[in-house]
Amino acid sequence: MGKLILVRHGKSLWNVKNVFTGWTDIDLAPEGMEEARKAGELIKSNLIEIDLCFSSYLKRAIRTAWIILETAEMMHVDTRYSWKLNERHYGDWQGKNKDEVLKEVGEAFFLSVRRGYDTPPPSLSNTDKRNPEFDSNYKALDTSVLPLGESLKDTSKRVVNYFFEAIAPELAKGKTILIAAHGNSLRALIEYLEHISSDEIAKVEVATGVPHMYAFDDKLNITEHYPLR
Ligand SMILES: O=C(O)[C@@H](CO)OP(=O)(O)O
Repeated sequence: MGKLILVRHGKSLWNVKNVFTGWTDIDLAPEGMEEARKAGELIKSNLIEIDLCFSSYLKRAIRTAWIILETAEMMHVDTRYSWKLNERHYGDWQGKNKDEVLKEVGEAFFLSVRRGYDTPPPSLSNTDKRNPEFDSNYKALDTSVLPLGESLKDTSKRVVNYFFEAIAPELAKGKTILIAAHGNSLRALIEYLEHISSDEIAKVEVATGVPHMYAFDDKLNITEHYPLR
């Protein structure tokens, strides 16, 4: 079985401004680019040879993957992109300041959406200009798969589905795989891989720009996992 390296994109311009981002295609902040460079240096100094890379469709994850591969001198590595690795769709909260939303909706609802498992944020209406249907990046997809707001459970379905569809078969070939994705899409994958309960996943936070290595036995049970240093 191969190895998996999970990395959350470096800080984005909206992470810095404390704004809900979700599927909004916001780029890395300068400090996020620096975090990605450091992640690439760690891959290089740990003598890791990446065979295959995956990223979401969002530029903060894509740029993180590119900077890592460039810094690690592995720009030739085949990189595959999927919307199924995108951040959780944050519905009508996208573009809103997190502290202001907290004040508006109260702590209980805020936390049940933000770190709970099956509570979605308020949905976008079909006609909202933030509906991914109006984003040409998703024009090849059937509109019925495009979310207007997701719970972590919804995100988990598409992320785990993609893991088995595209990533696990490559791990089975013994490849070392880098996945550059997002706080919540990675929490969904980590919940599945580490068998974390839907209650416990509320406490899991994924740091920006820290590559986390996973090794497996031949049944895809984790044998070790640790952040690269
Ligand atoms: O805004 C978002 O899309 C996510 C990740 O930055 O936010 P949170 O960590 O609050 O789920």
